[in-house]
Amino acid sequence: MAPCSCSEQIRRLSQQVAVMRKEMKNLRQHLESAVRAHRKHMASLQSELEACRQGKHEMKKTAEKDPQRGAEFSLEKGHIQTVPIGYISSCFSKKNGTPRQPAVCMSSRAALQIQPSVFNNPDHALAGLEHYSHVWLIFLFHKNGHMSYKAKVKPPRLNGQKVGVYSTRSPHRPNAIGLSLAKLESITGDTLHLSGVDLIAGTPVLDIKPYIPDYDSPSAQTNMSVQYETTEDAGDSEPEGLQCLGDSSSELDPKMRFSASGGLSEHSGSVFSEVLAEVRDYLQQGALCVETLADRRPSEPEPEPESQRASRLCYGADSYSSVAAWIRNPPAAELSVRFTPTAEEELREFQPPESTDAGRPKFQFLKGPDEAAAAVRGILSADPRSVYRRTRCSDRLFYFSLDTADVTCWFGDGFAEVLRVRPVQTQECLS
Ligand SMILES: C[S@@+](CC[C@H](N)C(=O)[O-])C[C@H]1O[C@@H](n2cnc3c(N)ncnc32)[C@H](O)[C@@H]1O
Repeated sequence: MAPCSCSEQIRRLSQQVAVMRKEMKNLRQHLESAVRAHRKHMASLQSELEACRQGKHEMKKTAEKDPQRGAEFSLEKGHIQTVPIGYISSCFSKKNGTPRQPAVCMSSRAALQIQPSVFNNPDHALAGLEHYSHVWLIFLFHKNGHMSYKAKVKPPRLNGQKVGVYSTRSPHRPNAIGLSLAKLESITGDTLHLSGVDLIAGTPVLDIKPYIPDYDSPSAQTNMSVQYETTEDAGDSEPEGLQCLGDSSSELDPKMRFSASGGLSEHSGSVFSEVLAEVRDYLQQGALCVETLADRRPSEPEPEPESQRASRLCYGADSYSSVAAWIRNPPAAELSVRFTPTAEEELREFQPPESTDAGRPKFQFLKGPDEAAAAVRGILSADPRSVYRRTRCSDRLFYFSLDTADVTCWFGDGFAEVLRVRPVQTQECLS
């Protein structure tokens, strides 16, 4: 019996050894492939690092040799170093109570002085701007408090509903850049005097551009593109100032050219008059089909469901652009605004900036109590409270500062009432 059990044991052991060998082989293969993958990964990291070093070195070398080219290199990579061209001085010292858009409060005022560190002669940079009535201001939301942002936001006018950040003018966005259209009241030397602003004092401005309705308004763009002229010998080259409307224009007639400046030329053939008439008819029909606000309001008995309201497009005064319906018909209602007799008296005490009456409070920007009253009405009628404050807070008092006045008010159903208008305690915020 004993020899038999011994050979059995040997057989079992050799079986186990075979299994272990197989496992070892698998393990080795596995390890080898892991090492290969790891090496490959290391090699790609190495080359990335090398490329990075090379790029940086290249950038440094280029920047040292040619600062202009160095800057270009950065621009191409999407890195720009922004330098504020100036800082806003404004009648709003805090975010609270600052209009949500310039149109909310046309009487708000501000000034912008161009930094002497940007231009040796800052006033030279403004030459010619006096011919424009409005300017675009591109600025940083420097008082956002935190740099976080979300893909969906709740604009106050939408009463808690969410929309994509890029369909709003929310300050909380990647690259906290704002854009406001302001009225250019005047320019004195290196300083722009503005009205209709929604910016707080100290806002860093990155750029100014003139507002040019011919470029910035879609209705003008459409008008420009339907004006065309014909030339007998237009040739291949595009005459200066003429623009083609993309590929579709070539389908009509090679001699037909769309003009940015002129109407129909003397040489227009009847075929072009017909086309023009057709285009006009088409546009007119479009304009008639499009529902304007004026058309819609009286015949709209029922408020629309929220879901439809948010998605339906709404056309305004011009029929060439469209905006989300909530912009013009927000679910958050406009409020009526009133002053208590005391608040009205207190406001009347304020003097215009040029006043020499030392015994009474004086505005720094606003032209007087009437302009201030108009600003307060604009700000409050748009309900400046956050949705949280509006819906969750039992405290109905609201404070904000406007120029050199501290304003206290309270909100009731459908109205805001101004209770107090006192001179601000500190002036340091209004820089
Ligand atoms: C809704 S944003 C619109 C700004 C601009 N018109 C735009 O469309 O980009 C306006 C609000 O931004 C806030 N605000 C103004 N200046 C700011 C600044 N420098 N930093 C952070 N928030 C600011 C104010 O509370 C104001 O009501």
